[in-house]
Amino acid sequence: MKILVADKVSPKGVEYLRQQPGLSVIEAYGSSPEQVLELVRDVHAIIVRSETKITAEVIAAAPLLKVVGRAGVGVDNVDVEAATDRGIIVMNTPSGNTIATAELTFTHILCGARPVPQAAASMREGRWDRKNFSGGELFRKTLGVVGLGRIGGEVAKRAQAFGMRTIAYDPYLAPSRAKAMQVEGVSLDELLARSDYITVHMPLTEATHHMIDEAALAKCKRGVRLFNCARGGIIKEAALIAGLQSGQVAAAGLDVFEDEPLAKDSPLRSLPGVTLTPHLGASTAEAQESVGIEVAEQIADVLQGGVIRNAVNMPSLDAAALKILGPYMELGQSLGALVQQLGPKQIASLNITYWGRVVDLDANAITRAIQRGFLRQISGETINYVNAPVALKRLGVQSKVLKSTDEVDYTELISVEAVAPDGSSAAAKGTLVGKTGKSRVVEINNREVEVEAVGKLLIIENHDQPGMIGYVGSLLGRDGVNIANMSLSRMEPGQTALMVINLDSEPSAATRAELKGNPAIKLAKFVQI
Ligand SMILES: NC(=O)c1ccc[n+]([C@@H]2O[C@H](COP(=O)([O-])OP(=O)(O)OC[C@H]3O[C@@H](n4cnc5c(N)ncnc54)[C@H](O)[C@@H]3O)[C@@H](O)[C@H]2O)c1
Ligand SMILES: O=C(O)[C@H](O)COP(=O)(O)O
Repeated sequence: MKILVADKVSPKGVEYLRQQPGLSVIEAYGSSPEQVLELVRDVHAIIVRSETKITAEVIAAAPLLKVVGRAGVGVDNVDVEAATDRGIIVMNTPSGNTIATAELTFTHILCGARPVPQAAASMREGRWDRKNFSGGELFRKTLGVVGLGRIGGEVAKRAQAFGMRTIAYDPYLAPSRAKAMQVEGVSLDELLARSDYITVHMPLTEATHHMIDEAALAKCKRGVRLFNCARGGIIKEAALIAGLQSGQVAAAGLDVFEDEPLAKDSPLRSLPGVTLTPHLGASTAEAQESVGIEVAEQIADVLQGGVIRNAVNMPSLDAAALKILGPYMELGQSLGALVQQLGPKQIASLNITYWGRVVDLDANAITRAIQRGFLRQISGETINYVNAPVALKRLGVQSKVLKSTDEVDYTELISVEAVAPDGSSAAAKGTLVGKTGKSRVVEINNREVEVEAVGKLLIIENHDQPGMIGYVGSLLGRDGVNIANMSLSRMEPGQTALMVINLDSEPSAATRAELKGNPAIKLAKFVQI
């Protein structure tokens, strides 16, 4: 299998891939978009940093592509939606460059307090100027961290060591996490009003784009100092330039820009009080070695059928998580496949409920396994854990997932229900049994059963009358179909009964037609799970 290394990563990572049996590597740095389209035609994996753009067009030109690996954090140069649609895993290496970027951010903060780059430049020019380069102290100043994730947290720690007060705005962070970092969680408006220094550390999203604009700057103290080593566009450049020109902003330190490379004539290049670096956050020997080796190992694992780590478009499962979740995923896939074959063809919603021990697990992977099982007959082999949720959405099917704390008869129970637009439905419940966690179907359409949730099943709803079991048994026998296990269920004698039979082989079309033609049989469905 072929791996394209499209941006320069650590040679140690490339060497690791070359040593893997069955994997070959092409290194092609600085290619034009047209060259990239050519290069990806027969590759199974692509490794990038932030330079090469993996657009929908590139993805469409790569029919064999299984995985895109980003040696770094931000995946905004990858069209994750287009990759997800095709079932392609997109993975990053989220923590390898955290320290490098936190340290660069802090370097910018220090340069925002003391004009070291400007003073150093004047020394190069042969001057000795002690008047124009005085600064301020970080001690007892307030640093506002917007986005208290990996990098934001490390920056806050360093600021505390300098005696700064640290406050943060991060709407997704549990207050206990901020408290553990001794950072005061505040609203964005409060952060803007109280901070002497503001540093942003979030991804660029619709919500964060131009988050620091003219209106936000107007809420800041006069002489605020701003830093962005996250993504260009979080701070609106036009507003920052105006703020620097008016004196509302005293200093700024930027590593990232709305358009990279930054235009040669950008006013940011010449404004005093501004320190710029050309997207160097992750550019340390240590960070590059770490992300280069990590991405190589992750890619090799995926291509060799191993665990998927750090995928941004599906839950990542390491070996330990897979050991726990694997049996539930198998059960979920079977229940999904069973309900799809049993129920209405067109459905409006797929409802999943978890009870018991399974409620405490990260159910995301189990949910995807159910969705994948459900779609297997509809979409075939192109469905995987990555694209199952979007494929369901595209079919107009709503996915509802509920974790219930109600008491049930089982230590763990999963229910899958497919509901048609007219309200008709099919449902199955399953659990795990024994030490090895074997999948069992314990309920079909609200009737208790007990069958193995694997292989070939014949599901029959019939009028509860004498001779039905014998009739079905001898019909299958005449067809040469062996019965492995049978489960019977009925509500009231003489009403409708349910037979679920594990078969060793598939009944012939003639046998199925005969079953369906029997007036005592309401439903006869052969299901493969
Ligand atoms: N300059 C560089 O070379 C460089 C290097 C590494 C990372 N980065 C960038 O730095 C940023 C942070 O990386 P990280 O590893 O710390 O990521 P992270 O995921 O650990 O942290 C991001 C934090 O932002 C928070 N957040 C998300 N939306 C928010 C919003 N609307 N308002 C406030 N907070 C919000 C999240 O809750 C999270 O805590 C990313 O954009 C990444 O691409 C840049
Ligand atoms: O998101 C990241 O990891 C940084 O922006 C680093 O980008 P780079 O790998 O191109 O230096």
